[in-house]
Amino acid sequence: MGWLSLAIETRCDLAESLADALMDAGALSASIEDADAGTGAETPQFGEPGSVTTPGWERSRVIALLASDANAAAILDEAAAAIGLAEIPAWTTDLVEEQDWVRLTQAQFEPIRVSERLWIVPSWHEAPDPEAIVLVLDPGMAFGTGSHPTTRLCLEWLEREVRPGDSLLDYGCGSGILAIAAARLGATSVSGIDIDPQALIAARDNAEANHVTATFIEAAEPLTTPAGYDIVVANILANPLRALAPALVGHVRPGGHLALSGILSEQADELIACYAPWISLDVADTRDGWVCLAGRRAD
Ligand SMILES: C[S@@+](CC[C@H](N)C(=O)[O-])C[C@H]1O[C@@H](n2cnc3c(N)ncnc32)[C@H](O)[C@@H]1O
Repeated sequence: MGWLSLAIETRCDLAESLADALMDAGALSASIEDADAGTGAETPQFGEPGSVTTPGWERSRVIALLASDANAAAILDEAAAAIGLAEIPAWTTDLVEEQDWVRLTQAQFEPIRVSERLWIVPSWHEAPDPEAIVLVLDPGMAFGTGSHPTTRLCLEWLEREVRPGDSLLDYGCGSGILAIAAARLGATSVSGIDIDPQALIAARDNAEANHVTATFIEAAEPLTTPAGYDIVVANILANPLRALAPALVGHVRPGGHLALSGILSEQADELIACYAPWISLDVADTRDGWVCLAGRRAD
């Protein structure tokens, strides 16, 4: 007995609502992946600045798992109507053997070694090294499973900079990966902020799965740390980082550190200039055309 796998290519900003609508229409599960994965056409890009969901690719593929005797066309019709799609997007189906499906899905997500000590490990994998600091994170809907270069840049920076007892704010927390990593690296007071309620749910779940105490709140809610944080890290995009500059700097305590990611190399100088009235930022590291900027606020 197997399943039917229904694959639909769609715009990134529609993928999440289509996945939800497919579940409502009877799919057993729905996941989102890079539509260009494996074609050699992957580009390390986010969605449009300001978009609520910002996966690290240009077009998404929604994969829904259906009962083997399900009517895929009817389920897709119902889902498309529910989210107001004028046209049914192109779709394909495949019969999937029960055991193969599980193995194939899980095999796509191997543990990622971020640095000497830090690993990101899906929950179905063994910890690769007993000495490692393991972040247990499953691929899900919220951005931040560690495979994107901007996340990696932040994780590497955190591993160098977090000191035991630090307080940290992860602005644009997505899955909460940076906040959780900071806590595992010794930070004791850890908060995350996001505009996406789904990200906050994922972040709270991930913190629990990693036995980490962290507070995740919506961007509109007030923070209760008037003295500022030892570290503020924000992996968003150049445009929001520009708009958020005074707020982000305001959350760093005097003498504390700020790290920004989600910035293309050619945007670095402009961002450095934008933050210059408050804090002197430098390029801390680069990866695949992305930079991490970091600096210390004056005492
Ligand atoms: C690129 S993801 C980063 C996720 C995670 N911190 C990481 O490093 O992998 C950016 C996150 O910022 C959030 N975001 C975008 N604009 C924001 C804003 N103005 N305030 C708070 N969060 C924002 C998005 O919802 C998204 O979850």
